[in-house]
Amino acid sequence: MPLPSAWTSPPQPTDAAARQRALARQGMLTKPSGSLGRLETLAVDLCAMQGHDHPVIDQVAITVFAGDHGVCDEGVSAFPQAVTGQMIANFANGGAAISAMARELGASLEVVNLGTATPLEGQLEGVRHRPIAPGTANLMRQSAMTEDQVSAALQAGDAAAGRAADAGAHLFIAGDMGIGNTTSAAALACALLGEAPEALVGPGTGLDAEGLSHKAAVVVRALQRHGGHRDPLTALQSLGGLEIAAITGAIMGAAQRRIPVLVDGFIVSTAALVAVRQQPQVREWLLFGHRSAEPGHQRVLDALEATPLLDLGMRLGEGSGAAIAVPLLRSACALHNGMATFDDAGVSNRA
Ligand SMILES: O=C(O)c1ccc[n+]([C@@H]2O[C@H](COP(=O)([O-])O)[C@@H](O)[C@H]2O)c1
Ligand SMILES: Cc1cc2nc[nH]c2cc1C
Repeated sequence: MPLPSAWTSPPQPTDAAARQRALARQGMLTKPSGSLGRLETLAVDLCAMQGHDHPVIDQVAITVFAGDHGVCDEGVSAFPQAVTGQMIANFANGGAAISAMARELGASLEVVNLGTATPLEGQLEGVRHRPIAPGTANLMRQSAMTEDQVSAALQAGDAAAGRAADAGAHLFIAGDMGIGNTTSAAALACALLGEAPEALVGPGTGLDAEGLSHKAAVVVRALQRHGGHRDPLTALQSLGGLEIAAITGAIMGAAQRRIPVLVDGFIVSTAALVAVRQQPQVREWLLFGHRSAEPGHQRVLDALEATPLLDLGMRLGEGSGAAIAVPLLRSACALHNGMATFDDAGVSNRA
């Protein structure tokens, strides 16, 4: 299967003229310059990404990508692997955190199932089944994916970005669901950043200290086996996950289609790092929702030169930390579009 075009060619830059107009408008609104803090830069960034003077975040498209991880055989998660499939059913039944947030935001929510270790039962509404494999291979012992599997996962993500574009989405959020995926994300980030596993491995769903040191040892062995692959595609194939690769494809596909992306926690940020390492211009299309409590997230954010909007101690995944930040983006738009200028309001601007 070929790689998506967004993998091989860069996205367009954001609109520099719209950015300049937005900056000028921010300087004319009835407030001391800079007094709305990061809401000002958010509005300016959205104008540049959306290429016009009135940014909007009405239509939000959320896709949760799910897949299982062979490295669970090494006992790296506090939860059993069956939870991945069970949570897919919970998304379909509207009971997950991201389900509640999608309703709250009036956002669309779809789930892409890239392959679970346990068979799924029954009709699951809103779930697109694109099984590539019943989970990845155990990355501590072999390559997590074949070349064909990683391409197929990137394509599945790109297709989700295509659906978001067709639906007229103003913003794209990718979420992840995959027991064991903090091990995969940590190994992948270590390979790309040249960091030691102790710096990036964390408790995930809730490992204790003993579990944490075992998980770090698993990542050490995985990196010994696969080497410090700095090449994004090789690193993704050997250490990533089906859902992580799909998220990378979705982020790159959204940027290629000029849709702003609001990045979630540790796993989605690691997928974004792969995307930016492959096509650095993707970075211009990314906003960051929250800082995850998973300790490795900060290293990944540093590498992406990103300061997330929120820090609420969340570590759920599913896109939940991005969804929670959407009201801030909407506030930034309302202020930018709705405030009067000094001239309009007859308010004096400076002494
Ligand atoms: O997004 C995060 O920052 C995050 C941090 C810790 C855990 N998670 C979620 O928890 C699952 C992975 O945790 P684990 O311990 O099984 O590797 C997976 O479904 C993720 O969505 C997510
Ligand atoms: C219950 C549960 C829900 C999740 N959502 C994302 N990752 C998750 C992991 C677990 C264990």
